[in-house]
Amino acid sequence: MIKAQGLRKTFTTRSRKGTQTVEAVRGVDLQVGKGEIFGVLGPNGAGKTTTIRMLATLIAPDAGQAVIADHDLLKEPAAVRRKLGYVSQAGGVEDIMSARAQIMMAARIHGVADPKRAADDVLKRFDLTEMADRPGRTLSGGQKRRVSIALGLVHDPPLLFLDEPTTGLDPQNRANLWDRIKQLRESGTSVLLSTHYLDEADVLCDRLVIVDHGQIVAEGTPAELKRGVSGDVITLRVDGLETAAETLKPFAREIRVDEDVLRVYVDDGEHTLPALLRTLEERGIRLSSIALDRCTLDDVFLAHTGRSLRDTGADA
Ligand SMILES: Nc1ncnc2c1ncn2[C@@H]1O[C@H](COP(=O)(O)OP(=O)(O)OP(=O)(O)O)[C@@H](O)[C@H]1O
Repeated sequence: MIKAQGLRKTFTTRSRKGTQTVEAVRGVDLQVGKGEIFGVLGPNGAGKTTTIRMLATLIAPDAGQAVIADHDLLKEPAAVRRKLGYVSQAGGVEDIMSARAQIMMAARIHGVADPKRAADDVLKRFDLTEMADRPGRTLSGGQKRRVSIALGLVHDPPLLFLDEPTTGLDPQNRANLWDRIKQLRESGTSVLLSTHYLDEADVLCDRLVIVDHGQIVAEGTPAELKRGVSGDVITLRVDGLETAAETLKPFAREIRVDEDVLRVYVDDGEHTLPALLRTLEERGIRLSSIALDRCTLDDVFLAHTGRSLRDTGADA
């Protein structure tokens, strides 16, 4: 559905203080299959929105190329646009018009043959029929987000771009939206979504890329990415982090000192733990807490960037 190579975008802004240049996207390649939920995971400012906006024909790349739904992004932007739905971070739900009127207008703009019927269908699909005739401003955050997705889907595109679809929603509304996004996959729609939520990428995405500073640092299924780092992670708080790290080296594939905790990456946590505890005791290293976890996508991010996505303030 998407095959993109070498996408680049640099923004230059001029102000009284001088010229500022930001390399927002620095050579991104990605491939999204039909009926796949594909994620772009990264911290704030990583270049996720810029990547999506280039693929959605909203801004021109400085370099690179892409074929989307069998059309060339640069040579046939109008044909590409007909094949996609785009839901921005802001959502684009208008305050005064009703949800139904907004969706019917979007259907007309897309040249849908029967706008009323298309709006009714998508309203029903997103459980919005009851509030369809209320002005946009009276809808809750979760309802508004559903309307924004309905706006992107009313012309039944084979590809939907969702830019941070659940940011700002409470856990219940997020879970509800995840279910709806999964249903899109079942109906054959390909979805490319950006997110800074680790759990969202893990639960929802068939495959994903992790981006940082405009570049892809890792790519794969959530399981592949986690396997690539290591099986389990033992997180310890101890007195004397550096000494403990040195002592535990023989047990680990990798050890990281991350602020005030030690992360010990091991193949088999359950069997490593008893021997590791014995060693700490023998060396007189005082332990204040210990936890054994399966690897998360944050460990993957940490392994590739040296920072935790949580520390960037991106993840909730
Ligand atoms: N129109 C623009 N003019 C100047 N700089 C821009 C513009 N759009 C984006 N940038 C800069 O490009 C970088 C990437 O921004 P982008 O919005 O793509 O990141 P993001 O990963 O989507 O972040 P977030 O999660 O905060 O939305 C940032 O440093 C941003 O400030």
